[in-house]
Amino acid sequence: MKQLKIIKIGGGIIDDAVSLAHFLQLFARVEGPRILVHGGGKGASEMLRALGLAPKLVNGRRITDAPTLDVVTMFYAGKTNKAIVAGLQQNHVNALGLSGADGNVIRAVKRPVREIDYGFVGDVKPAGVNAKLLGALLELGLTPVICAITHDGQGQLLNTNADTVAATVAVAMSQQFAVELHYCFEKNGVLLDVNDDNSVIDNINLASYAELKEAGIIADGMIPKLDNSFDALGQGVHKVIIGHALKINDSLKTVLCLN
Ligand SMILES: Nc1ncnc2c1ncn2[C@@H]1O[C@H](COP(=O)(O)OP(=O)(O)O)[C@@H](O)[C@H]1O
Ligand SMILES: CC(=O)N[C@@H](CCC(=O)OP(=O)(O)O)C(=O)O
Repeated sequence: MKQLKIIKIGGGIIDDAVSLAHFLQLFARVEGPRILVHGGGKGASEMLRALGLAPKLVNGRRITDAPTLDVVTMFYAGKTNKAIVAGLQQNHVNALGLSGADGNVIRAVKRPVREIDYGFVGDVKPAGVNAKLLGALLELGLTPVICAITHDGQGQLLNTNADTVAATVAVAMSQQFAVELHYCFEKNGVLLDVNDDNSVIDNINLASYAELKEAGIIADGMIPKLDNSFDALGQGVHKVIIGHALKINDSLKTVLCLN
């Protein structure tokens, strides 16, 4: 089976122009077919504040009312996605920027209202990913660059967590490829001490994840990231790696496995 790398970068790297430029240079050197998925949550919150809209996040998910959806669509699918595509073109990567609506790449379902009304937030499943189109684009030598905006097929755009987009695309592509999913951020990996970048945990399995979470060593945004990762491994993704965006070719990183 052919290899495919799905690499996700978050807001911490995207918002820093120097870091982003460096990351894109490194990404351009990654061999073989690859897909880039990006977030940008930090910058979106700044833009919302600048426009007089208060950002609201619950359990790491943004409450997305209609004005917020307009801003995040402009920010993720517009400014951020196009800046990344232009940066990759500069590095001789023929990148193609996509929201979930483009080519029906990711169809989502608006999150049902339970205790919390998340507004225009989309939940995604592997069956909603147009894996055939992504495979065909890779075959053409293009590098898809996917943002966190999805659609419901009824004309409604939706906002979806970028880690979840990456994991769902990874699972969907596992039918065609041996997929490695890389979560890249601004730390060296999952750390024993979140303030010590030298404390990388080399390997985490489901049992040690439960213990690390219980001990409070893994917290905040790392919990949904690891939940997404273990879900992806359980659904056919070969390998999940968590590491520093500016060290994607180094050995310093956390490798996740089920057992
Ligand atoms: N054990 C841990 N190791 C590394 N980061 C951790 C850990 N526990 C919590 N975190 C936090 O998780 C954050 C990463 O999640 P998140 O902010 O959602 O990243 P991104 O926006 O890149 O997707 C880190 O910046 C860190 O503050
Ligand atoms: C529904 C939801 O929470 N969407 C996210 C999408 C962006 C994202 O996930 O960005 P990072 O990867 O940089 O955190 C948000 O608007 O913050």
